[in-house]
Amino acid sequence: MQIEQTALEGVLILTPRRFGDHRGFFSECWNCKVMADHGINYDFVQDNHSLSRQAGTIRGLHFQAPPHAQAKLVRCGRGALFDVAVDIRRGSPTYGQWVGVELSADNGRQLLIPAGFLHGFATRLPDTEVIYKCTDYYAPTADGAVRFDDPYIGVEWGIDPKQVVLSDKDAAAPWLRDFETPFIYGGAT
Ligand SMILES: Cc1cn([C@H]2C[C@H](O)[C@@H](COP(=O)(O)OP(=O)(O)O[C@H]3O[C@@H](C)C(=O)[C@@H](O)[C@H]3O)O2)c(=O)[nH]c1=O
Repeated sequence: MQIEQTALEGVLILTPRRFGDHRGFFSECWNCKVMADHGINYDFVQDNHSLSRQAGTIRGLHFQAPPHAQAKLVRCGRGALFDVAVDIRRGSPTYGQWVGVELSADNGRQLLIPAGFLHGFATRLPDTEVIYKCTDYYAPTADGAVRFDDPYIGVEWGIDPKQVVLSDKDAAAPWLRDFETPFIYGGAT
């Protein structure tokens, strides 16, 4: 597994080794023991899979509040996406900053996003499938979202905002400044 640190501490790009042969390839996307040897410890309990029909679909920016906060390991099963993490831990030296990584079925990259970060993605190709592991179960009462085009955060999605496909929930999401973040830097999640 190739492990790369991004500009946000704890947000990592994990690229598994692919064993190719005449059939295609095999790769281990997550191995608790191997990752623990690198000091990376997460107990994933739920796997999610979404399909977005149109390129330019944005899902996000989402979080689950403590005590149901989720770390996520995100990868692409088909197509391609731009995956984004935003630090919303109050008191963090990188509060409000974001990183974005191109994940595709071809490049096999995965983005590891700790709790305390917003997560969202924009699909780059039609029929893009996103598969991700989470460290806590879905808890609708703890579900939260921030507008994808929040000017304070300023994610550069690489899409004309007028062309974006959004859920009704995401279209109605608040700006970051209009709610109190439930995460504290160094606090419990
Ligand atoms: C997230 C989630 C949704 N659902 C249901 C609720 C709803 O009826 C339907 C669609 O939910 P949403 O519109 O919230 O799905 P979506 O917009 O794809 O939400 C996801 O976006 C990405 C960016 C994330 O990081 C995820 O954690 C999650 O928030 O699926 C579950 O049953 N379990 C889950 O874990």
